Amino acid sequence: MKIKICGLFQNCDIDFVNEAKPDFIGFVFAKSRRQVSMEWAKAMRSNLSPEITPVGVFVNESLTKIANLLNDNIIEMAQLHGNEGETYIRELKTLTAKPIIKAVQVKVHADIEAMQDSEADFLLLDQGAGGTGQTFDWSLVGEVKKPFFLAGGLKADNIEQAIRAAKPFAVDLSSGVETDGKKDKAKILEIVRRMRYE
Ligand SMILES: O=C(O)c1ccccc1N[C@@H]1O[C@H](COP(=O)(O)O)[C@@H](O)[C@H]1O
Repeated sequence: MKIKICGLFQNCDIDFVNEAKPDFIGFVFAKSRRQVSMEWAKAMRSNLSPEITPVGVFVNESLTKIANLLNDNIIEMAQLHGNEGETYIRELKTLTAKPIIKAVQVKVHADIEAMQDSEADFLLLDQGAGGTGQTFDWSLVGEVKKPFFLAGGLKADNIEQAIRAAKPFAVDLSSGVETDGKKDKAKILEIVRRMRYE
C-alpha cells in the first residue's frame, strides 16, 4: 500500500516525512490554510528525500503554472482538485510527460464511473472540496479500472477499514495527521509505520 502525506507547509514537515518515508507528499498551491508559494515549495523540495515523490495540488489553476512547476522539477505529479475537465487534462498532457491525478468528489458510484476513461493517470476519490477531514461512504467505490488514491478524512482509527472497503492503490492523508492545524510528527510516523509493517 502506497501512502501520501499531503499539505506540507512548514520546514519541519519535511523533516517529519524524511524520517517517516511515505511514497508521496503533497504541496497545496490552491487557496487553503496549507497553501504554499512556488518559491517555498522549491525550497522545501530541495530538502526532501529523493525517495519521496512530491505532488502539487491545484484547483482550477492555469495550465502554464502547473506545467512550469512540473517541468522545473519542483513537483513530479499534479493533482487536479477542481472542475478541470478532459479538455484541460489533454492540454496539460501536451505540456508535460509527468503523471496527472484527477480528484473525484464521490456522492454516488456513477461519479467514479464517469471518470473511468479519463486521460488522467490516476483518480483520487475524495469526499468534497479537499482538505476537509470528512470521509465519504467507501462502499460506493466498487470496481475502479484506474489506479486510485483514497482520500478524505483518513486517520489512524479508520484507515484499515477504509482500505478493506475500497482497495485503493494509495491512501492520502492530510487533516488526519495534524494536531491543531499543523502536521504532527508522531501521527505521520505511526501511520506510515502501520502501512509498511501491518
Ligand atoms: O489540503 C488542502 O487544504 C486542500 C485544498 C484544496 C484542495 C485539496 C486539498 N487537499 C486534499 O484533500 C484531500 C483530503 O484531505 P483530508 O485528509 O480530508 O484533510 C487530500 O487529497 C489532500 O491532498
